[in-house]
Amino acid sequence: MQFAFPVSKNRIISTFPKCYNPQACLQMKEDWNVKAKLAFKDRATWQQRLKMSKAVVVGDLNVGKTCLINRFCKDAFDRDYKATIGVDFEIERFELSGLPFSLQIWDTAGQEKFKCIASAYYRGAQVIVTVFDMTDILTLEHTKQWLMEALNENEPNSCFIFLVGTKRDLLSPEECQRTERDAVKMAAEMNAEFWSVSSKTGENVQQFFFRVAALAFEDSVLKDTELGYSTARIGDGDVLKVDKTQASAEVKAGRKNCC
Ligand SMILES: Nc1nc2c(ncn2[C@@H]2O[C@H](COP(=O)(O)OP(=O)(O)OP(=O)(O)O)[C@@H](O)[C@H]2O)c(=O)[nH]1
Ligand SMILES: [Mg+2]
Repeated sequence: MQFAFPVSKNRIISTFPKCYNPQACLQMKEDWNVKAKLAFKDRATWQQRLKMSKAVVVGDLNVGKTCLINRFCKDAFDRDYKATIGVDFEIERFELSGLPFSLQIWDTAGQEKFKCIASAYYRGAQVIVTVFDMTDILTLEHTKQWLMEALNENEPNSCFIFLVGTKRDLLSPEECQRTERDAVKMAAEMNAEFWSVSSKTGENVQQFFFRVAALAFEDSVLKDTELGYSTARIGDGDVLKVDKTQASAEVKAGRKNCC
């Protein structure tokens, strides 16, 4: 199928992506929602209404947020730490069940001094990804605070929440199991879905983002069908009009005006 924008072969999602751990899973189903499948059939409508959702990635400094995004979006990994200043973002294009979808992925700074810039971008998120470093248990404890701050800027019950542990390549299998047990408990408290990844090796990174894209896309489709395609809302094609150059300029201006 030809879309108005190009979708690379490795962004085509044809089957509903599974969760990582059934004990910390937002939705156990293995296929698209029946109503969503019916809506997918109305291809002409969906192709005119290209959908876009916003995901914000939060967590302590140095936990690996930027590396996680770079591994997925650029298939790259940088060993050296370069702190994110304020915010940055990427747009990823997918084809889901034959339909086009875009995901804005907002990378925020973990450093306290940049928080005032970063938190200005939490609003309108359909997905909140809270990240911790699996080698530093304190960063897991801090995820609750990060989540609260991101939720404060959004409507109640409007966001999918993910808890992602990074750097699993640095742990022995036993350490990994122990940390994952703690993370599953934390995920239950946060109503989050848990994933354990390595941006260095790439383990689980693509699967994680596919899952994010699928849940966000399906949710947008279902909400739109409930609304009878009428109201402009988050996840609506209108957001697609965001121009990356214009948005980058706004981000830079924000950096100057804050902190
Ligand atoms: N071994 C290993 N190192 C990682 C992994 N992910 C990130 N790192 C390293 O951890 C450090 C921090 O990574 P960043 O992605 O820059 O951290 P961040 O969360 O974006 O930090 P801030 O932008 O300051 O909030 C870097 O030195 C990375 O190379 C991973 O999966 N495995
Ligand atoms: Mg960063």
